[in-house]
Amino acid sequence: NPESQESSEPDTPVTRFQNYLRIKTAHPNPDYASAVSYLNSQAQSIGLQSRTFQFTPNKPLLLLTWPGSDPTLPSLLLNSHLDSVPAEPSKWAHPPFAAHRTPGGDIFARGAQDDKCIAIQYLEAIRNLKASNFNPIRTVHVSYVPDEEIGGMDGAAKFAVSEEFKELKVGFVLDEGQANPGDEFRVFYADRTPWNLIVKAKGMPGHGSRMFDNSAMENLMKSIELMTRFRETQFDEVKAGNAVNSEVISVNPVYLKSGIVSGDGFAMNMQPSEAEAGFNIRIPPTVDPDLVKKRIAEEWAPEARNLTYQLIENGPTRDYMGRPLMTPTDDSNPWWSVFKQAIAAAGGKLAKPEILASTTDARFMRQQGIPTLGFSPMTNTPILLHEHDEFLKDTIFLKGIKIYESIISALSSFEGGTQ
Ligand code: MET
Ligand SMILES: [Zn+2]
Ligand SMILES: [Zn+2]
Repeated sequence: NPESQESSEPDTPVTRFQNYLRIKTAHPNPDYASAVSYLNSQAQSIGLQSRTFQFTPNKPLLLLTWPGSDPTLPSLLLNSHLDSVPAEPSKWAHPPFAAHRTPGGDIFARGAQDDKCIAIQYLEAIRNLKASNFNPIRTVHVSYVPDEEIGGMDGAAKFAVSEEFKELKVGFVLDEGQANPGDEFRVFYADRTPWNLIVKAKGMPGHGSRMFDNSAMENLMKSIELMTRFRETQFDEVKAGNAVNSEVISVNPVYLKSGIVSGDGFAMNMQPSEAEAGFNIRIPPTVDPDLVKKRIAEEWAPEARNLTYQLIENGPTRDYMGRPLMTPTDDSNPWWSVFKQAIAAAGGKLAKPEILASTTDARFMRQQGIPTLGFSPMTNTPILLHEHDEFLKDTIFLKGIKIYESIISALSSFEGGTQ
């Protein structure tokens, strides 16, 4: 009956994308079980092998496999993360977990760009290649990993060092990238390493009216002043056009904590004996991380000013040979030229390879010495990851599937130079 036909939702690449977007995988309580179960149902309809790992309890990692005809060749891994950052629904034009599509084709959802688009595009590209009777020579793996947005330590970090991973003999990885408002596809050969720095100050407490040296607040504010000055030197390089954002060290304060709580507020006539500040630091691979550590110890949080600090390094800055985590984008990397040609073959233009300003799970793969590129095929799209009103246009999403068809068929069928 035509009426029920109209009311039942069609099953298309776009509606499958919308259904995936509707699964609430935002922190702090990502519904990994539903996401994995949905992706598994898709894998089944395509005819992919499936395994679920629990490197950490209740944090599943889904691995789908399309076996190639020559399993002795290194395989191709397509990675995306299952989780998303939180969203504040009241600040969105459309609810962040409804995946509403406007008449113009914009699909609004948390995760539309970061990075649920590529999760479904990988599958749709493989579905189309299978339907056209394409057979890969190299094995193609697709991984869906938990916890990327909170550092990846219970997800990709454990996966990358596992026996299970070793057995995959991964030769090349594609992971998420970023949108481009212009019409070229961006590609990333490195990430910045994320550090969290917590600086704690102690000092003499005292009456709010007194002037004295070495209060906790004064000691902390001196650090903030020095870090702010350093931040300016870095930002000035960007403003002067000598570097882009991702090529300098960013140091941004993210919280301040002090004061003596009294009732609903603070005791305004007391100078506290403790004060604390948190900083998000991102280090480009071109910088020696030890120099930053020295600066922290000697300048930003020296004991002499009654300061202590805790530096949390979220992952590696170097591979096992001590080299910075950068994937070559030249002839020394045989995968690079195949990737580049595949984009061109699909009618796409590739931008100059960049360092990513933020951070992805790619760093764990690069640490293993595996060439890894960050790539999300979104051209003519504003950069909205982690922002309100994150969206992706349906036509851009569909074009991305074609791009991946070209990439996956090219990378899985070239035989040279990677033994
Ligand atoms: N992707 C997230 C970011 O760049 C988490 C990276 S690990 C702290 O902020
Ligand atoms: Zn992401
Ligand atoms: Zn993100």
